Amino acid sequence: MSQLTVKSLYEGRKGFRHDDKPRLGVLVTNLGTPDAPTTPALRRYLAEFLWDPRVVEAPRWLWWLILNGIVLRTRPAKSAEAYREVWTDEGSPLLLIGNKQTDGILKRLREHCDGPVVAELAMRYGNPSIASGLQKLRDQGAERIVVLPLYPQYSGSTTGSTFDAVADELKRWRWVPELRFIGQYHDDERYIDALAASIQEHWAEHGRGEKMLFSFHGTPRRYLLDGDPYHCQCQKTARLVAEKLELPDDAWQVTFQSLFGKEVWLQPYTDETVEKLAKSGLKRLDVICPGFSADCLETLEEIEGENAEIFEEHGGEKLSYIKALNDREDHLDMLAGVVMEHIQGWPEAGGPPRTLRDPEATMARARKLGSEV
Ligand SMILES: C=CC1=C(C)c2cc3[nH]c(cc4nc(cc5[nH]c(cc1n2)c(C)c5CCC(=O)O)C(CCC(=O)O)=C4C)c(C)c3C=C
Ligand SMILES: [Fe+2]
Ligand SMILES: [Fe+2]
Repeated sequence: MSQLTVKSLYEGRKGFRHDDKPRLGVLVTNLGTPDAPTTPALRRYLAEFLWDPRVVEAPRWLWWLILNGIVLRTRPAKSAEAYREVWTDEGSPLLLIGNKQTDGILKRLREHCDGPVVAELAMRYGNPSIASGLQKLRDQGAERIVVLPLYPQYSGSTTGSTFDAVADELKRWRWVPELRFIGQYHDDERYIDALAASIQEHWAEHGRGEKMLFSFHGTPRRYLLDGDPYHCQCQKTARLVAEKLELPDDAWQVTFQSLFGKEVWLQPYTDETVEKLAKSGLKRLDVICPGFSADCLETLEEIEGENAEIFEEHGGEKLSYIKALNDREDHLDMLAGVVMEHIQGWPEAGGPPRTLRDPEATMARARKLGSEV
């Protein structure tokens, strides 16, 4: 077929570009945020978020009645008020930080990858949506896509739900891209090092508290009993950081925040622990939230705002909140590193696949296993 015929045949064709080298696309995702700190925007956002069966695991008909009859009538106004406390002139902190994180990850990948790389930020709920992020990657020619949910600890309610949204979009595509999905990085040494470094820098600037709380977002306890690894991964992150900083056992504790509804959630609860510690005579308390890769409502309003007030109301002097890793260099280096490791074997990673990097060692291992390689 002549070039001319092929060209006219392709006119109006949707989807991947064929005029360039294939590209690696990175979809950086986080939970999401409302479009504005107003009651109608919160109603829209919460209606999408709380209708996700991964978030609220309850019989659909019953939850539909509760959600529409009670929650969406009362919660949006209350949440909007809380969001107004953290909203900036440029918008929601989670979204602003997410954009900086995506730019930083892309910059690093462009330095390290062979071949073109593109990246988009997407939110599981609200905007920019996961569907639009994937479409933007496709329109820029990404034939291989790696999804990086910015949740260090895996939970079905967050990471699992992100996978659902990716699959919901891709099942409508004719040509499904090659895909890698990053499930967690809760015990990655570089993540632990970045957390430890951020704590040490905080101490150098603000002084050291008598105790450190590692406060993670909660989930219903039922999810743990049904096999969700989230609770164990939170414990491991905190233990590794405590070990790195050589914190004595009585100088740190794991707690869970941001309860929702009437069910029992993962315990101990952050607010109750903060109150108890203040009442016990503790004066200076440090709190870090390692499960939040970016500062947001749940850290700024709930920990730095509400919990600091609880601490001071009950006799404490200072609750010192240690910021999320946000766009710290070591955080972005670590996230780009995690992506690089997940794309081993893809052309953009450069070099042969990891198992073939040292063919002799591979052969030796195979011989030891008695294989006939
Ligand atoms: C209803 C149940 C909820 C589960 C389960 C849940 C799990 C969960 N969430 C995060 C991270 C974030 N949650 C944020 C806000 C938020 N979370 C819930 C409810 C559940 N979360 C609600 C209703 C809200 C909205 C605010 C409110 O009305 O209180 C945020 C902040 C977003 C922002 O815009 O700043 C984050 C981040 C994790 C990690 C998690 C489970 C492990
Ligand atoms: Fe949440
Ligand atoms: Fe909250």
